[in-house]
Amino acid sequence: MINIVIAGPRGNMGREAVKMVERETEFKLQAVVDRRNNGLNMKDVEGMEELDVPIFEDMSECFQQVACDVLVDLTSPETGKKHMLTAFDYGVRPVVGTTGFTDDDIKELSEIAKEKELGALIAPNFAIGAVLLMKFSQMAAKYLSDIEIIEQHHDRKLDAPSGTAVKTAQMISDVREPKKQGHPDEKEQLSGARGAEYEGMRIHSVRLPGLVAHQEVIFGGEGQSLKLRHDSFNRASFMPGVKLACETVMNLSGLVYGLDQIVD
Ligand SMILES: NC(=O)C1=CN([C@@H]2O[C@H](COP(=O)(O)OP(=O)(O)OC[C@H]3O[C@@H](n4cnc5c(N)ncnc54)[C@H](O)[C@@H]3O)[C@@H](O)[C@H]2O)C=CC1
Ligand SMILES: O=C(O)C1=N[C@H](C(=O)O)C[C@H](O)C1
Repeated sequence: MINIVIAGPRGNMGREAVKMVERETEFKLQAVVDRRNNGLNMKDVEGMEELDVPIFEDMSECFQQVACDVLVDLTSPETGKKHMLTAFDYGVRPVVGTTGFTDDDIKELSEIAKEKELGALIAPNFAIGAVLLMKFSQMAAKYLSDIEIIEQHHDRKLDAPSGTAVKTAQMISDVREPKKQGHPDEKEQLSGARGAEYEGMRIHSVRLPGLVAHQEVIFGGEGQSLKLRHDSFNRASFMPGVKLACETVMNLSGLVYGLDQIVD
């Protein structure tokens, strides 16, 4: 039995994660950490009446009072990092879907996890299809090195570009030399028209109501184009990956960044 605490239980992802953990017999949801309702039970919260799970606003207090093996964090970048540090202090293994971490954050958190010999996992995207899209993009980039990434999300999203787009660009840059794309003399008539730049690749972020999470990676070559695309139509699409991460983190020592490291 893996004892789990979920941070951000009223969010889009948190709600789905609560359902998944409740459904899986190998998991036990011990508590949730929320921004409000401290001391209440989820039974007392509208729409969550079937759950007998305590709510804490303070993560340290939560870990002092309930047994926890894995913290699932689905909040915001600043909060996610604080929660990870607290989890490390209590010997709890974090599984983090929250996006917006900087390279420095990941480096710092990796060092702490290594020093404490504690498993930790940060996954910018838990959807298996999106992980495959990243892997296929890395494969294609060896042969077609002119690349533009177009990510599309709902308009409640805080970070841009998405964690998935950044991770995709990082994975591609492992096999691709940095190079400037487009015309050497190109000029933006409107600032931002060519999108963000990552080692010469371009990343474009679309935010519209009605969207969930979508990404296209376009490769251009002489007389040809390759388009790889993934769509998450709902948040349930992320849950098999969250489940896999909770199982896997129990056997890790140190921090793994990206589900691509454990899906082969
Ligand atoms: N890795 C993945 O596959 C996915 C990652 N995400 C990421 O997960 C995060 C959450 O996304 P959504 O659920 O769509 O956002 P959301 O805004 O619906 O939910 C975030 C929740 O976190 C809560 N929260 C914020 N600060 C908190 C604190 N200090 N303590 C406890 N709870 C706190 C908020 O009250 C809110 O309920 C974002 O960073 C998003 O980019 C989203 C979808 C998939
Ligand atoms: O905020 C979201 O919704 C998502 N965030 C993650 C990201 O930034 O890549 C994963 C997925 O795209 C949904």
